[in-house]
Amino acid sequence: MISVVVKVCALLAFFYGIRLLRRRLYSPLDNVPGPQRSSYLTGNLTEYLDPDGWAFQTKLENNYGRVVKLEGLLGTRILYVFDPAAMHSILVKDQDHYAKGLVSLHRLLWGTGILSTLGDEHRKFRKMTMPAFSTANLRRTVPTFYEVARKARDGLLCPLILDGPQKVDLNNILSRTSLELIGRTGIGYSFDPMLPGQERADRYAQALRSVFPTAFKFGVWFPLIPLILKFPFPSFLRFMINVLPIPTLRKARDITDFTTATAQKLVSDRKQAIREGTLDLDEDSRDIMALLMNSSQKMADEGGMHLTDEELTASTSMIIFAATDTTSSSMNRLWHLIAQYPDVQENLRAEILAEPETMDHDTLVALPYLDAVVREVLRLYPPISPTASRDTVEDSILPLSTPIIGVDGTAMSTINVPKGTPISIAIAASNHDKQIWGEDALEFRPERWINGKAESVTTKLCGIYGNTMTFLGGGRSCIGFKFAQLEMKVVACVLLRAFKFSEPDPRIKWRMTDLIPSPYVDNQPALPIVVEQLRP
Ligand code: HEM
Repeated sequence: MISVVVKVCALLAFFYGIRLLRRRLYSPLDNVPGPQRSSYLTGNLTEYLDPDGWAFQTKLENNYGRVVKLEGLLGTRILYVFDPAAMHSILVKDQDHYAKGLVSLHRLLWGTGILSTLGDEHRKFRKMTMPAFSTANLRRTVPTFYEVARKARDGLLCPLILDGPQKVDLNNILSRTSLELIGRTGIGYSFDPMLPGQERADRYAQALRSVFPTAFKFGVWFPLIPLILKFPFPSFLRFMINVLPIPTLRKARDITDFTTATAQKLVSDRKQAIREGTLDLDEDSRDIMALLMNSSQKMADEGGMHLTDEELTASTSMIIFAATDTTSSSMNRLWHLIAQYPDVQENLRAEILAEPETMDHDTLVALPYLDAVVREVLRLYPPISPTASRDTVEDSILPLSTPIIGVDGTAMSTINVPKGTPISIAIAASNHDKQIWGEDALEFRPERWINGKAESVTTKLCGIYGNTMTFLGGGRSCIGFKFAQLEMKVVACVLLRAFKFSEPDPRIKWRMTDLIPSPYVDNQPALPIVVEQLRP
């Protein structure tokens, strides 16, 4: 009997192996043009993931069609996509065929929540989280945005320029401001007193910032994470991490233990305050965590689904994580550009000075030039850049808006995508596409946004924000996109009233580290810009 089982298993393994080999050797994707791989082992990944690989990105944007074939590990085919119809199919129409990438990584890092789930489970988290980002709630957030932005002005910037104009590292100030903004409005937690010389080395802030850089040290092992999660004895895995002599693995363990414990404490403190009657969720729900608790409680009261404490903890950490580096990157871009374009800076300041010093939400979002500048920054330099990833979960047919010419010289208006193909939604390439944005697509020109609509655009994309793909589109688009813009706008209004920004250091280099670009000087994060106080 045993020998029959062994034979059947051997036969199955043989056919599976042949199938795998065939898939490796022949694929319908081979007719899609793309760059030569630089090594069989890592394909194009070295150039693609290079933090300074801007030239390779430009080559992908310009030298092929709107779908490009790249090679990953051991000959895996990856599709790099910015064709409008293909993106619509992946993100909207056939979104269940294409699962969000890195979901298992998020599950391993944080637990079960909006970033780490798929299908109906994800829809539950999204439904629960959306009300926290409604316009009504954003309106209530504006005073906290102002409070933090003024602290950045008075506590961080003013003391540095008391003796006249100075070159200041704005990256430090803007990153601290972004974190404090999401800390206060997300979880009612202050990471930073924002006072001169008192940069508190908040352990929670440091842990949140180091999660992805640490995890990415294991990037090549990511494909194994789904298997690890299926392993039936988590305590054995834990034991292995404890005994294996791999310091980075232990560091990752300590970081996630700490972020989880801190988020758990924040949640349990809130619950205790509700029990003791010092917090009324209906009256005091001003931050995202309280709003999440509120919407979960309401759904539970109506007999529907609700979030467990673990899910609430994981969701809180995920939202803070999703908000922090993205907004910090876009704020840094905004200030780099403001310093590079004095005319834009003057026009913006004139618009802001014509309004009261403190504006409400509706006045802020209606300022046309400020809106145009923010849109143009987010179009030209999307913070999740260059791409967002998807995994093809069933054999699919990708429609194309514009046919591409295959390697064999024939025109292809659809592409057969085999199950298992990794897809890169090329956010930056789409935002730079000359067929959509015109010949000046690569220029920083806020004036292109008339009445919130880009003048040249005729092709309708599935992106949720101004025809750009910056926040993606469909059922997994960014839920914080209005929140992010509002933050940028409030900080711009407060700082441009008080200071003039000029002479950005010519050594500033943007690097794509851990998926999100940030400014560096001599390999250190920095954005040195001359800041001068304006007379009131
Ligand atoms: C300029 C700043 C931001 C950019 C460019 C950005 C961009 C994105 C993108 C591209 C995605 C989709 C990723 C994917 O599916 O692969 C996403 C998802 C998400 N973003 Fe943002 N984001 C920003 C700020 C924020 C903020 C401020 C918050 C919250 C306060 C936030 C919360 C989220 C969440 C929770 C998701 C997951 C949505 C889901 O899977 O259903 N983001 N973001």
